[in-house]
Amino acid sequence: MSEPNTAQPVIRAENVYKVFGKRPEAVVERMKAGETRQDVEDEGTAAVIDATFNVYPGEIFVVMGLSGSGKSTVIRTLNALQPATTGTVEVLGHDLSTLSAKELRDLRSKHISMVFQHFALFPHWTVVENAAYSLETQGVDKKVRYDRAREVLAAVGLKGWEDSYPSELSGGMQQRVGLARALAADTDIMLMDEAFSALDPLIRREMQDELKEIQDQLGRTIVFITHDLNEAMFLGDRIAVMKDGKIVQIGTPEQILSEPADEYVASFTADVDRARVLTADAIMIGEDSLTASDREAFERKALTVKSTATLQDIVPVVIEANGPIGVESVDSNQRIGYIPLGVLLEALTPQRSEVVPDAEEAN
Ligand SMILES: Nc1ncnc2c1ncn2[C@@H]1O[C@H](COP(=O)(O)OP(=O)(O)OP(=O)(O)O)[C@@H](O)[C@H]1O
Repeated sequence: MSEPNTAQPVIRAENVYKVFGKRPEAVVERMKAGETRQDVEDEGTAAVIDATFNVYPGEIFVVMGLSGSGKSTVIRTLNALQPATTGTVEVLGHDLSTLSAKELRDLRSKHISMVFQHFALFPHWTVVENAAYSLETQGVDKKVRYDRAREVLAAVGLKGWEDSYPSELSGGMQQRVGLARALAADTDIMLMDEAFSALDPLIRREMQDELKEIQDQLGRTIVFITHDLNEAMFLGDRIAVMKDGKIVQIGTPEQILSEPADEYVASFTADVDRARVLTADAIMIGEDSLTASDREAFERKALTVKSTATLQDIVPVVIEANGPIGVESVDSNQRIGYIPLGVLLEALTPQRSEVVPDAEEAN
């Protein structure tokens, strides 16, 4: 999904503020009256300031920002681990502020699972017991939960390790068990807070690939927090960029790359691995603009990629074609555009982004 869709959002956050301190509501009032985060410091820390966003079914919505920008606090308002000071958070149509403690517990256990940076496994339980834990808390029958746990362990690459203990596993493998536990719970929503940040770069990339694959099959709704823009770009259907408690831009990876809302966002994008982010449909030239000689070249070679292929997948095809290649729509073999070599090279080259002066406008 690259554009916000028209389905009912799974999560709806509207004008959410979260303030820590002595007089949180008073702080919100002062900020609404125009005072800044620094002005109100005497009465509290405004961790999240006026956040509004929707998360739609089946999307990976990434919240990205530097340390202290408010990412963890935002995610904790979504399951009311830290309820919003003011504003509305709705999950699956339920306004969290109206739920009783029991209703909130039920909503969490049936519909929301969490994966953290350092996932706490039970050291004296085997891998399969750890992975099945979330189902135990849901009261699922033992055979069913172990079968389910084995299934998800295989999906995260831990087949054969079911009867091992966490201490026998590397850090990356332990994190996979954490992911398996969240997947086994079969909740509609997964909240992932810096879930891969403690992993070595190679393992981290592997986990990102696996999460994408699993997500393609399972279609969960995922809110994923990271301070790493490359990770955000690779995983996110849409990304919310946070700075000092505010969301400064929400957009698809391609929108963030090509139309950064302000200098702050632009400063991140220079280091992005564009080959892993940009896709064929973002760079192709529409079928209508095909020249006669290009058309002839296609008809001879007919090398094509799908519109969702990333630049890193496209490069070898262009090299093999030694000329322009076609782009097909995802669902049919219909050709919708083409990519000449020059266009591909230009897309691979980082450009200094133009700065849009008013960040607030773009939100
Ligand atoms: N329980 C709390 N009490 C007081 N202040 C808090 C609390 N939790 C967070 N804060 C403050 O709120 C702000 C946002 O913190 P938050 O942890 O949400 O940021 P973050 O982007 O997730 O950062 P990190 O990546 O370092 O976790 C920070 O200034 C932080 O010090």
